[in-house]
Amino acid sequence: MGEVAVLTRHLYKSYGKKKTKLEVLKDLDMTVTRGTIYGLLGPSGCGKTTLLRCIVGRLQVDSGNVIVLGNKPGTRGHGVPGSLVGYMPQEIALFNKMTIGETLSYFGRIHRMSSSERKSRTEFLLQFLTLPEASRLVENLSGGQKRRVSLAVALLQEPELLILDEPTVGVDPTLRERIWEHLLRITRQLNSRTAIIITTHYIEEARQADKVGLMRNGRLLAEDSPNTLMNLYKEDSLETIFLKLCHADQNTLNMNLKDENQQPKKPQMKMVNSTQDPVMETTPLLQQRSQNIEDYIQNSPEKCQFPFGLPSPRNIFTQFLKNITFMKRNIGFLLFQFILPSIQIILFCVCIGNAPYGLKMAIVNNETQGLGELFIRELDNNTIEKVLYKDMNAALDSVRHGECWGVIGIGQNFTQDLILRFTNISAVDNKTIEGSSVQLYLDTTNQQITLQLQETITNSFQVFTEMLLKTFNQNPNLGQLPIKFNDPIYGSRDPNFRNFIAPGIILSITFFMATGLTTLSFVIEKKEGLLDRSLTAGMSAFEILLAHVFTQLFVLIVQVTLVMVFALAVFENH
Ligand SMILES: Nc1ncnc2c1ncn2[C@@H]1O[C@H](COP(=O)(O)OP(=O)(O)OP(=O)(O)O)[C@@H](O)[C@H]1O
Repeated sequence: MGEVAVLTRHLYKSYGKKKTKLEVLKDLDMTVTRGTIYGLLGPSGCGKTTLLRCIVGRLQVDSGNVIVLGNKPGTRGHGVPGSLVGYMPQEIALFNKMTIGETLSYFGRIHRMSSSERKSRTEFLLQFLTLPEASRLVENLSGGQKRRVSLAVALLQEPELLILDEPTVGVDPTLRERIWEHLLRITRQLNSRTAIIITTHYIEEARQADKVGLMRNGRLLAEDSPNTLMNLYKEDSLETIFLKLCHADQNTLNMNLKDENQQPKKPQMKMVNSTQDPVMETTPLLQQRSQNIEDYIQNSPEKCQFPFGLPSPRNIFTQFLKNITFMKRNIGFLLFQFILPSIQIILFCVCIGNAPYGLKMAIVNNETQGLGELFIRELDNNTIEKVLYKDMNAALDSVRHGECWGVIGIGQNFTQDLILRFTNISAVDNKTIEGSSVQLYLDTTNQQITLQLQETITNSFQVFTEMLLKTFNQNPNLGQLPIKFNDPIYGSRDPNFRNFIAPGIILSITFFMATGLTTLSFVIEKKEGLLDRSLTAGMSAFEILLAHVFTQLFVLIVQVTLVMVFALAVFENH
């Protein structure tokens, strides 16, 4: 037997936990040799893709061993996932907004291929897979063409292990034959070390493989060369053999189920190969099983460029270029990204940032004549819209019904008490103080409006007292509070809500947009299988994240500049 490329032993993999746990791979043993094609056959849902994802290191196994190209997948510096493996997933998993050339270039860069290598491989693959010109956008290709581009990505760096999940679906028979010819050529080359694992629904297609693994319910029922299996089962079709094995497997399971009711027992259907009698399906498994798994670990990982797992600038740059290409091709979306924060800041300045005005206040003046009237006239007409009421109860009801923000009440003896308060301090009692005060009843549910009303009414009263003192030939400044507000150290004498809140609004709009867009991009890439493909090619999640940070930084600079122009120049926030 040749050198082992992929070896799995007692492999278990399940999805979910507890009640929803689904065991997909059960005690699976598989051996793929270098320089051969391995056809992995089985019905839909039997676990082929799960097995392939375990092999490329994209899924952690529950238990058991996987050795790929001499080491465990995911070992630092091993190259699996990475350039040693070319993986074509079942879904298209391509960037729709990139051209064929850009797609191959993107993956070529991740695989550290020089620009001339990338160019010559692209030319070869375009011709070999009869693809249209490199400048064609992936989104404008037919389904079959997209699958071929996906295959080209897997073949790009001529990897030592090629994993193709249903590469011939939707491909015409002529091209299917050429793909097989190419795969055979790769493995038949002198001293070829390339191993190919291919899954297909066309069972007879797999006759060309050097070895086939027939899989059912997460286990391999048989693993051998197609000819040997056909001789062994005396059948001339792999499909018939597979059906036979499925029936036998089902019978064994049914028998075990019956036995289980009497005494618990593990399923006994065992894998067969040419060394075994197909009728005696309970014969021992392949001899390699007994060999120590550590014997298969031959590759000491290559020296890493970044031994502590530091992100590679090259990968970040490659991902950054991809993001920029994506933005370039979605110019409408890009403009929307640039403009949206500016639109939001304009709306904020126009609708929210201004000081409240036109606030309805119920006014109840119980004086027929006097200073109360004068005070009401002094109230700022811009901020306060006066609604006159005769009765205090009706005024209070208007606030309760949400028609007014509050009530300003002037008592019957307001003028008399106020004059006494200013002119004969020693004669002032609490009743006089109460009578000379303007009564306020506010709806304080909106803090901003409450503060605004309090400030407006206090200022109006200040102006009113100054005027009163002037009338009595007194120094108007006597009416001021004995607190002097000097020039502020920071800010202005008249601070406003808009200036205070604007920086927070700008930051939160741009920050949330950047976070939202990065998340959206991750979700889309994950959903379309692109993230998985980039990770299998050797990119790390951290590198992808960093590239998004840099891309968003560029977007942020434009967004913040535009927002600043509107906030500072147009609306004069400081
Ligand atoms: N992420 C997942 N979470 C939960 N269940 C999953 C997940 N991925 C696959 N499965 C389930 O595991 C089982 C095996 O799926 P898998 O994709 O490996 O099958 P397959 O043999 O490749 O099928 P097909 O030939 O149709 O692609 C299926 O029942 C599937 O529903």
